[in-house]
Amino acid sequence: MSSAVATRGPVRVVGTGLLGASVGLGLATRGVDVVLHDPSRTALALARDVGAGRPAHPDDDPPTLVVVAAPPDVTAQVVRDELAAHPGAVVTDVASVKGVVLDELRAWGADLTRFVGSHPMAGRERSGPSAAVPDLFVGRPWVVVGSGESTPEAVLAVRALAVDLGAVPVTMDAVSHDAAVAVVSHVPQVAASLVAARLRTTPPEALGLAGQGLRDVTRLAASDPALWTSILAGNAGAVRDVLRALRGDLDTVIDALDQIDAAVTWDDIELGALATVAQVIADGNTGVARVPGKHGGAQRTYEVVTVLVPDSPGELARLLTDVGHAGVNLEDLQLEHSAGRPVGMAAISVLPGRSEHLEAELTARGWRLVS
Ligand SMILES: NC(=O)C1=CN([C@@H]2O[C@H](COP(=O)(O)OP(=O)(O)OC[C@H]3O[C@@H](n4cnc5c(N)ncnc54)[C@H](O)[C@@H]3O)[C@@H](O)[C@H]2O)C=CC1
Ligand SMILES: O=C(O)C(=O)Cc1ccc(O)cc1
Repeated sequence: MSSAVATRGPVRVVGTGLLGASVGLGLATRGVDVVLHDPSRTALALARDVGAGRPAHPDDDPPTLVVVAAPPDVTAQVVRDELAAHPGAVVTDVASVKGVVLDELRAWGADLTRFVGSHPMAGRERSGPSAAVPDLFVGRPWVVVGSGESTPEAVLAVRALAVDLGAVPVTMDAVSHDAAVAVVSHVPQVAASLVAARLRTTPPEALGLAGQGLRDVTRLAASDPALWTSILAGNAGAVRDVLRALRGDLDTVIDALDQIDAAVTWDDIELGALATVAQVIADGNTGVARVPGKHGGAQRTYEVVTVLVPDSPGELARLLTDVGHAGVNLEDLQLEHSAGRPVGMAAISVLPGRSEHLEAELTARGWRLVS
């Protein structure tokens, strides 16, 4: 099986949480020998148990590649120690921030010829090895950040790692990377956390009205506070710049709403206030249309068929079987539970032109559709 991949073992994974164990699992699944290390004995044993590799042993062959998957605030230290301990190995890290790691290594005089930073743009809200999945990186961008002194062989080894795990390598420098992730990953995390934090004191009856919109906007709010503090601290300047711009936008909306709120009738509303609000929503339309599809391609527009699903065992499976019988490919599926009601809603995305046929087939098989 290992002949299908370019990466040659042993690969040493240091930090066997979500990312490290997913890298290990992905490589081990493809037949690569993976050696694991983590200062937490629980994380190490769990990573071994999920099939991410085997614990390091003093008699092991030296690693060809070391993947550091520790929290950002210790990454530079760990990379420095791994470069020193394994003089024949290429060392990469997967931290979500790249500039601070490189700056620290440079300040310490580490051997940057064998170091190539990287950042797989894939993750989950859950941490730890038990959340690891071998296909976490499939179809996702994997940013490869040379140190400026990295040898071409070292860069190639890290690009090969990304490709072997099903990811798409993207070359960037550290500054551009940090500016990019500030806007596409780090500020969305802060925004999700801030919106979700408003819910701490929201009465249960109000929360009961929540729909998919709130879930979509707050999904990231379940992330690990310690990890994200380390990420945000490691990219503080770039994140602050985007947040400042966002604060300006927020002030614009607040001012417009202030004017609207102060008006007694619609005719009293100050000229331009409604247009300002409309522009905010329209600008959002423009922005969201620019987000590429899940696997990096152009965003596709799907038609959505929404079906009521009784909240009892086997009903969802029966629905999916019926979709299959209708001969329609399911492009995406979202489930929504209605609070306190024995019914859920399944929003089935299909290619344009297929929804009418699917609706007819599902209705004929007794399903209730939501129009
Ligand atoms: N969680 C995510 O969605 C993503 C995270 N990353 C990056 O991956 C790295 C790891 O994150 P996760 O796996 O999510 O965190 P995690 O909390 O699941 O795992 C981190 C692991 O590092 C270990 N560790 C702590 N100090 C260490 C040290 N000094 N030496 C070696 N290991 C040490 C911990 O014991 C733990 O097992 C972080 O740098 C993060 O920025 C990158 C892409 C996505
Ligand atoms: O779940 C998502 O949408 C993510 O964006 C996950 C993620 C979290 C941290 C990263 O550094 C990269 C990706």
